[in-house]
Amino acid sequence: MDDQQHDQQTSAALGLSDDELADHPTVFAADALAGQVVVVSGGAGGIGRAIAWLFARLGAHVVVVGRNADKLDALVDRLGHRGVKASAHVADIKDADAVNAMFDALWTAHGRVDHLVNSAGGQFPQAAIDFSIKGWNAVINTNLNGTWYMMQAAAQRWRDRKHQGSIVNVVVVTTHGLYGIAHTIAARSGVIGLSRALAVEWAPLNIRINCIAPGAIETEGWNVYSEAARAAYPRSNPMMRPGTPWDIAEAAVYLAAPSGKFITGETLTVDGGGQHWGETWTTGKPDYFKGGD
Ligand SMILES: CCC/C=C/C(=O)SCCNC(=O)CCNC(=O)[C@H](O)C(C)(C)COP(=O)([O-])OP(=O)([O-])OC[C@H]1O[C@@H](n2cnc3c(N)ncnc32)[C@H](O)[C@@H]1OP(=O)([O-])[O-]
Ligand SMILES: NC(=O)C1=CN([C@@H]2O[C@H](COP(=O)(O)OP(=O)(O)OC[C@H]3O[C@@H](n4cnc5c(N)ncnc54)[C@H](OP(=O)(O)O)[C@@H]3O)[C@@H](O)[C@H]2O)C=CC1
Repeated sequence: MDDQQHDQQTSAALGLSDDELADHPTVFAADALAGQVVVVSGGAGGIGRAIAWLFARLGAHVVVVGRNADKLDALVDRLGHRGVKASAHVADIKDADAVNAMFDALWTAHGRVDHLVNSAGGQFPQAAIDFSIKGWNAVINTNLNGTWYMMQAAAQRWRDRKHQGSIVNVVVVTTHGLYGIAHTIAARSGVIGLSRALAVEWAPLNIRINCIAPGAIETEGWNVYSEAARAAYPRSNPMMRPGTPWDIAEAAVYLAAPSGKFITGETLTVDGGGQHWGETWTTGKPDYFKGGD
């Protein structure tokens, strides 16, 4: 099934299945990442799962990270059945001690870590004026603090071992066009700014840091939004369709692999042109903005 057909498919399941990810065509060479180790947080989520499949299919050992052992184990099982290398590690990225213990365990098990992809994240749609302190903190702790703990833990071990590394952070489009999730715009703007600063500070350590800002990418993560809000997402860009997790996976490999060796501190927007035209209201569009719609 090609992406166009997939976009037209009406199915209760959102995004790409493991069977589809196992066989999806890719532009990258089969052994492009042979012998490397990649850590993918949110690796059992919609986008993280596509990233895990692609890195593993290119020869890397993929460590998928999340809070739900069953989801991670099921994915590792499916990857293993296709003959690619993967393992699971349960950790909450908000817990800095757990994150540090995980990186120590991974270096002991594999003797190397080459790439970190931070795809763990999320938010809930709500008018900002009604955010509770707990809700605000949950989104900032997950997306900004959690991502930072992962980045720092990876980088300290690369520094100590004089090992090069690359980090790809999956964020959201923060410039304009995405409304009803101001807490995540704040957190992800922090990650983008942090990545620019670290690109300079960590260049002497041979560590590159880049971000990917996806537009509307159909995944199970969309279930947190109302059916009415979701129905509008395909019309949030001039291509008038959602992207697929594979679009993000190929962008992640492009930035992490040697194809990205002269790119650091950059944010690659993969949104079908949505940042130039279009808007996404995760809470539904208020009447005030409807004008002549
Ligand atoms: C195209 C469109 C763009 C799409 C972009 C995407 O990213 S796609 C998808 C990407 N994927 C996702 O977005 C994944 C889904 N998202 C999530 O899992 C959460 O949004 C999370 C990231 C905050 C979870 O962090 P966590 O596990 O640390 O937190 P927790 O669950 O324990 O909640 C803590 C507190 O937050 C508050 N609060 C939470 N929900 C709501 C709500 N609906 N309403 C109001 N408030 C809410 C509440 O105060 C709650 O405490 P309480 O009152 O329960 O004691
Ligand atoms: N899909 C889209 O349209 C867009 C997505 N994004 C961003 O891309 C990233 C991936 O999104 P997507 O795959 O669609 O969403 P999913 O909800 O499918 O995946 C998110 C994953 O993050 C994991 N996760 C969440 N919190 C934590 C935590 N504290 N510690 C460890 N793991 C955690 C979840 O696993 P578990 O709950 O088991 O721990 C889940 O597998 C997110 O940051 C999202 O906000 C950005 C723009 C658009």
